[in-house]
Amino acid sequence: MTPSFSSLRHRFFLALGGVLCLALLALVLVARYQIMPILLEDEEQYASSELDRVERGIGSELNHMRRLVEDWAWWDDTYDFVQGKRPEYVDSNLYESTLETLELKTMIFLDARHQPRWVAGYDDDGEFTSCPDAAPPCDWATTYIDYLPTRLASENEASQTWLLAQPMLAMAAMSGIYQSREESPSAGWLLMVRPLSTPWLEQLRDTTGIDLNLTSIAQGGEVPHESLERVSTTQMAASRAVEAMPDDRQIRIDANLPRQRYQASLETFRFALYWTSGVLIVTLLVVLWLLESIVLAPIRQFSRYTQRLHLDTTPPPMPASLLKRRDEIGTLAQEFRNLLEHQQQQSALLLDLSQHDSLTGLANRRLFDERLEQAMHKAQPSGGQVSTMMLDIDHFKLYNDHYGHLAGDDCLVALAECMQGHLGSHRFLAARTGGEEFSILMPDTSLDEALDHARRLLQAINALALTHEYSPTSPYVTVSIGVASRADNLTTPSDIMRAADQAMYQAKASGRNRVAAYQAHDQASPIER
Ligand SMILES: Nc1nc2c(ncn2[C@@H]2O[C@H](COP(=O)(O)OP(=O)(O)OP(=O)(O)O)[C@@H](O)[C@H]2O)c(=O)[nH]1
Repeated sequence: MTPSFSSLRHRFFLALGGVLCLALLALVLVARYQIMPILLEDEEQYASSELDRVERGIGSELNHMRRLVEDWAWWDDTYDFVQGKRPEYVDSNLYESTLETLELKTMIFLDARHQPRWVAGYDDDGEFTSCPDAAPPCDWATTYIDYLPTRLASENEASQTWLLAQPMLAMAAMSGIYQSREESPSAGWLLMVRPLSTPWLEQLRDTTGIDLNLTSIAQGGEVPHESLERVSTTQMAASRAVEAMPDDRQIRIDANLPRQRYQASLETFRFALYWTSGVLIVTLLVVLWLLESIVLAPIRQFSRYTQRLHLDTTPPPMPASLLKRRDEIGTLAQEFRNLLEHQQQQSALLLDLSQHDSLTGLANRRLFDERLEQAMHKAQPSGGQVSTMMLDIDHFKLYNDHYGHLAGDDCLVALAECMQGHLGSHRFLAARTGGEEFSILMPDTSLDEALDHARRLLQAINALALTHEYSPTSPYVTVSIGVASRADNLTTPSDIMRAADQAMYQAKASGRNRVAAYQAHDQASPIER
């Protein structure tokens, strides 16, 4: 029996299980080192594009500011005002509701020499002040005026915008003041500042749809230009620093972004992974099943059959399911069956040769002794009857000498056929137990019955009338027969055969061509012919 752990089924199961584990491990590694980085990179690009949208929203607001400041700066009244010609300009235009309507913190007019011509706006306490220069109560305006030389030096355009990180988060727009109808040199500069107020921020959140915040930070700090922190599986915090004035500060955009896109991709990927794993497992199970049903089960059946050959005395028939197959296993089964049949035939032939005399076809001594042993053994407990005959050809040497050995063989065959003809039908076993000596086993036969059979056999041999003109006994071939039966003093096979032998020699001694029976406590007694 093949140990289960080293059976083909077990080994295939282990091998395919190993392949499955390796495949699943490969899937996990691909997911971990190939797919996940792509998903995270995609998420970073998404965050960056969302910050771009916020920047574009701020840029759009700066463009509005640019148009507003140009609208005012390219107005002839403003042109005249900065040149000191229209004193009523202040009362007509620069009152509090104008700044309120335009959502401005301040409007600062400069002349061509960059000197303040007029300042209107809210101070740090939120009080509206309007002055011809940046002296108190409008000294709060110096902070904004101080930014201007830098902007004027770095930009050559007629108008420009920028973000302010100090003293408050704000948008600033500045334009040169020109005549509206004809080209003229700039008469001065107009600066407008609009705070990035809470309502404005709310509006930006609404238009972009992004939960964002703006803060002023010091430039060159530890905060990188752009960063992304994954706060939870559903939220991430993206931030980007954008340029602002003064130069040592920046405005940081903080956006709380949902991770839906990543979650959806992850879900899709997991779905594909589970399906791939499932298909892989099912495929391997199907392969195992096919292997089991097509190869392993028939091989196991074949193996069980060969094992039964050793156990059963009569070989069982080869399973028909194996013989019916048209594949290699079927061929193997058919060839094995043919080989087995051939081997059985050879064994039967060898057995026959080992148990029979090749000349006469009668049983040989070996088979005779075996059957005698069985018969004696069977008769032993019940005291059953067993008789034997020993038969020897009279003067056979003379026969051989005169007729030749081949004729002697023919004589032996003729006598064997005669014995078989007369005794074979009685379940008796006739054997050639010596050169010209024969023995007959007669189970369940008494001495009298045996003597009767011997007598009739003797007559039958005489009736053959095989010429033996050199025999001193008769002109024909004759035999002497000794008969013995199982008795109290004849209990073993050798006992009974020794007794039959003695009776046969008694028959010879008494003149040959006769039957003699072995008598206990007496020598064998001759029986008349
Ligand atoms: N042709 C032939 N002769 C055999 C065979 N086996 C034994 N013999 C011969 O049988 C003869 C037996 O002779 P003996 O034992 O001297 O006995 P006998 O001549 O038969 O004389 P008694 O037995 O005393 O009657 C021998 O000549 C053997 O050669 C055989 O297979 N074929």
